[in-house]
Formats: sequence, structure tokens, C-alpha cells
Amino acid sequence: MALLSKNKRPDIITENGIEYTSKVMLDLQDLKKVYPTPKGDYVVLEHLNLQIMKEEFVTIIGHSGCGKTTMLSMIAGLNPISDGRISVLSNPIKGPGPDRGVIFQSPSLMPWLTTLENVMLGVRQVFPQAKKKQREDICKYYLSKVGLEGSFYKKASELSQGMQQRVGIARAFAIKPKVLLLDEPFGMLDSLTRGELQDVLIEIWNKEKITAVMITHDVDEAIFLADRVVMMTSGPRAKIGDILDIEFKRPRSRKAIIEHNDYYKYRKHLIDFLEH
Ligand SMILES: Nc1ncnc2c1ncn2[C@@H]1O[C@H](COP(=O)(O)OP(=O)(O)OP(=O)(O)O)[C@@H](O)[C@H]1O
Repeated sequence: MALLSKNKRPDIITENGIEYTSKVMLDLQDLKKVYPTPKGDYVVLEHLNLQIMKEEFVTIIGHSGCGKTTMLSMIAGLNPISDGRISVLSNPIKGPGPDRGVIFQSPSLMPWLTTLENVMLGVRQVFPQAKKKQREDICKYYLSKVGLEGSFYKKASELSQGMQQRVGIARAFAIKPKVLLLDEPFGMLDSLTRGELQDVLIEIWNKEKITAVMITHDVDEAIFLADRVVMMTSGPRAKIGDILDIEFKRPRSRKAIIEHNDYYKYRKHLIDFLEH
């Protein structure tokens, strides 16, 4: 049991029906999303409530099409909310902002720009007052952290898929977000690269003390990375079905976790949820 640790739980004080806690980073309240379709309105999400704590790493799993990307893109401010509210540190979001960084499955880099220039694009917008050298230093720091110290001046079109996703990770961290939103970031990578990038992600997340919300279809990845795994019910009208606390201590070793009895309990819990 040495691998297990109690996760810090929120202190929720209820005042006049309002839940308040200083530890909440992201608050999704009675969220609803409706897509108009030729056959009428399609209610993807309804009565979805979720609180994510500061510095927490949450993974989201659920059946294909249940609305995971819809939820994440609403948190990112890229997809309008039909009803309910999303707040970051108690401030309702009004659109995209530098407080939320996003990493997609495919990083969509500008192929004609270098690695460094691709990361600079966001940094220039977020830190317009900084000197060019300061901005470059931030970009180079994060590119080095993801293992691209030798590739600052390579064109994005010359990079492998794994290297491009490394740039995607550096680009998201370089704008110093409070919340990092990841939509199946390693879905297109081979298992070796995937494992390497999971380690890179956890190392920077831990150092920067930010909050991470990541969609994945991989149950093992969900357990390895998360403090909590959030399970979404199948749509339509999807909401949070269950939440599993992952109490393995950090830093985590893949080998030690796989050998731990609780790993199989966690795994069974998630697979049972997905199969029913
Ligand atoms: N712009 C849109 N207009 C109409 N329907 C949409 C739109 N975007 C998504 N949908 C529908 O909403 C549902 C949820 O889609 P979403 O991409 O959020 O699911 P998901 O859980 O992320 O799926 P996957 O795991 O396959 O990526 C799906 O039925 C999808 O077809």
C-alpha cells in the first residue's frame, strides 16, 4: 500500500445554496449543450456538473460520441454554452483566453515556420510587452523540456508526428496557462512515443503546478496520469456518470503501478462502467 496516497479533497462550504471553495480551479455548473440539426435539436450534454481542483490532473473517459470534445471545447471557450455556466477561479468564461491552453490530437502547426516560430506565435500574443529575447527564452525553455533542444530551427514540415506533438505540448505550456485542456493528445502516436510524452507531460505539469483536464480512450493512460478519472454517461443528454479517485503516490512508476493490486481494481471499475 506504500504506493497509495490520499488525494486532497475540496473544502466545500455551502452559503445560501452557493458552493464555495478556494481550491476550485474549474467549475462546470448544470452545463447543457444543444446542437441544432436538420432533424431538430440534439441535446448532447445536460445537467453536467463537475468541479476540478487547482493543480489536479483529471482524465475523462466515455464512449465515442458522448460529448467529451464538446465539453472540452466549451471549457476552452471555442464552443458556445447552451445553458449553465463554466467558471475559472470563480470567473465565468466568455470565450477563449490565455488562462486555458489546449492540446489537440493533431497540433496543426504552421508547416512553413520553424519549431521556435510556431511556439513564438502564441507567446507573442500573450506576452506582447516582453522583449523578443525574453519571448525566445520562454519558447526555447519549453522546447528543451519536451526534448527538442536540437530542433529549434527545423521547419515544422520536417518533423515526425511525435516531434510535432512535442511542439504542441511546448506551445501550450509556453503561454503559462492556469488550465491545460488535452483532447486525446497521444491518440495518433505509437505506444513508445506515447509513454515518453506522457512522462514529459507529467514532469512539466508537476513543475508548473497547473490544472490538467485530458480526454483519453485509453484506460491505462487514464489511470497512470490522473488524480481522478471522470466517467461520462453515453449520450444524448450525457453527464458525469461516476468519478474514480486514483490514489497512487507521485512520482509514479509505470512498472510499480502495474504490479500494484489496486491497479486492477481501478481498471475493472472503469471497464465495468464502459461496458454497462
Ligand atoms: N457541430 C456539431 N453539430 C451537430 N452535432 C455535433 C456537432 N459536433 C458534435 N456533434 C455531435 O455531438 C455528439 C458528441 O460529439 P463529440 O465530438 O463531443 O463526442 P466525443 O465524446 O468527443 O467523441 P469521440 O470520442 O468519438 O471523439 C456526437 O453525436 C456528434 O456527432
